[in-house]
Amino acid sequence: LNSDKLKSLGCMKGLLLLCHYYPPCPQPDITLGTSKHSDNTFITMLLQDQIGGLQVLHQDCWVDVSPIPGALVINIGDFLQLMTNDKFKSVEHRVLANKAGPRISVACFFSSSVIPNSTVYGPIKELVSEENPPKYREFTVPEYSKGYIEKGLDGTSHLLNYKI
Ligand SMILES: O=C(O)CCC(=O)C(=O)O
Ligand SMILES: [Fe+2]
Repeated sequence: LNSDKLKSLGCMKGLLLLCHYYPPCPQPDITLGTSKHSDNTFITMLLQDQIGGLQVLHQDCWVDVSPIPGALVINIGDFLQLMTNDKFKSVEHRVLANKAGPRISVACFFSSSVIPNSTVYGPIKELVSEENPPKYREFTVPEYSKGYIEKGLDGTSHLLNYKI
């Protein structure tokens, strides 16, 4: 692929910034800060404070993403998984609740869903072939965003709606 391919497809156009405040939780053993999901973005950049609680699902096990001062967490989102025809995989993650104190995180979502347009997206043509046929159907951003919002964070993957 040309190095500007994803940019030329408009993947970097929309940027949504979400600040999360998780209050201290009296019963963290029966509570979650954020339930299991993968982001519907292209890429997510996340800054978390020192409290911890972010976990990623790796080989069916939850693994702590321990805070490192000054470090950003970069997550691949569903949109990039779909466009790369599963070459890059989005990561399922969640945030545990904690008693220790409030937790703050800032997520930057690169997502064209914030700039609705009529462009048709799907697996990038150069990445599919007869041996590696498209695994996903084409879609428009408004359709994709609407489906994600309607589904909610129910623990299932939004990508299933686009599987061929
Ligand atoms: O608070 C965090 O560390 C993660 C938040 C998150 O997963 C999200 O906003 O999609
Ligand atoms: Fe997330």
